[in-house]
Amino acid sequence: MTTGPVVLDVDGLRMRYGSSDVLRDVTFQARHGEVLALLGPNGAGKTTTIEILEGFRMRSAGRAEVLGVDPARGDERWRARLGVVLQSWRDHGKWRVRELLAHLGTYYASYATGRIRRPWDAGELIDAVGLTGQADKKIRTLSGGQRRRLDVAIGLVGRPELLFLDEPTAAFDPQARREFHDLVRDVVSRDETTVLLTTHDLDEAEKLADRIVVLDGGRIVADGTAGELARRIAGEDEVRWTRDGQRHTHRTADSTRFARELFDRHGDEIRELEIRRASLEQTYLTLVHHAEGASR
Ligand SMILES: Nc1ncnc2c1ncn2[C@@H]1O[C@H](COP(=O)(O)OP(=O)(O)OP(=O)(O)O)[C@@H](O)[C@H]1O
Repeated sequence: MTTGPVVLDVDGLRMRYGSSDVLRDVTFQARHGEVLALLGPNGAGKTTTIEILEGFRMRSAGRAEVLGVDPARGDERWRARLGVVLQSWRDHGKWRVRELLAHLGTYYASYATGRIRRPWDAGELIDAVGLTGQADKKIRTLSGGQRRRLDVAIGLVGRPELLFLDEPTAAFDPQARREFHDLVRDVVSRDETTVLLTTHDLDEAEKLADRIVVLDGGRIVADGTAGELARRIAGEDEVRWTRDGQRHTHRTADSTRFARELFDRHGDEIRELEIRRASLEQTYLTLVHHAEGASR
């Protein structure tokens, strides 16, 4: 668990469009270096939340602090500490990859600090996001996946302390998705960047996020690690093993301890040990289903 300072602090956030509340009493925190995933069905309020925290939308009520600043009052210096990867934009087709990143980087130079060298050198950044072969290509000639890597590079060029990723891998093929996950993990571990991402991909949330916040109908219905959420709903893991040619199955809330005791007692006689945790998908569907039932 991350114990660094709080980077994102949201308390009682509310957003109202006309007479309908699309965010109600949303409260969560993220700490320095933490990757937080916002999960939820269509219309749950993920993009609205992220846009409020980026300073692009005014909230109706509640408190929000992003890197110690109210996003409604964030200035240029504050903005330079954030990285934003939007759901894809298609301008700049005539620019070459290296040119665009070098150009955008100049904006951040005056916000460098003793600790954070800004901007990220265009060549190094291009290598880091896996676009070395496309560095001198025009942006309009990039494939969809390469274009998305460029979007990520644009979000990273100022070496952000906090990175917002809104559905970063929508439309990625499995290989591009895997590479993107490696990239995010690299950036997070190298620069201790805090990340808030929205996704519909449960597998992605489980792989990337230290913590998952599930939004449904504008409310938080769960907040915890993938394991905690699964245990809260499913309660118990399933342990399976074979001994003397016989299959055994046991349900327990502490499968690690159970497995240790099993080996202490029977040693090498234990074969084909399997521990099945409730999948995040099952947990998620249960959570969202419960929340929908409750609001009816
Ligand atoms: N400008 C707006 N005016 C009125 N209602 C809006 C506006 N923007 C969003 N909404 C409504 O707010 C709710 C939350 O939308 P939001 O885009 O935050 O959801 P989301 O969780 O990001 O959904 P998705 O997964 O489909 O991207 C939806 O019911 C949407 O229709």
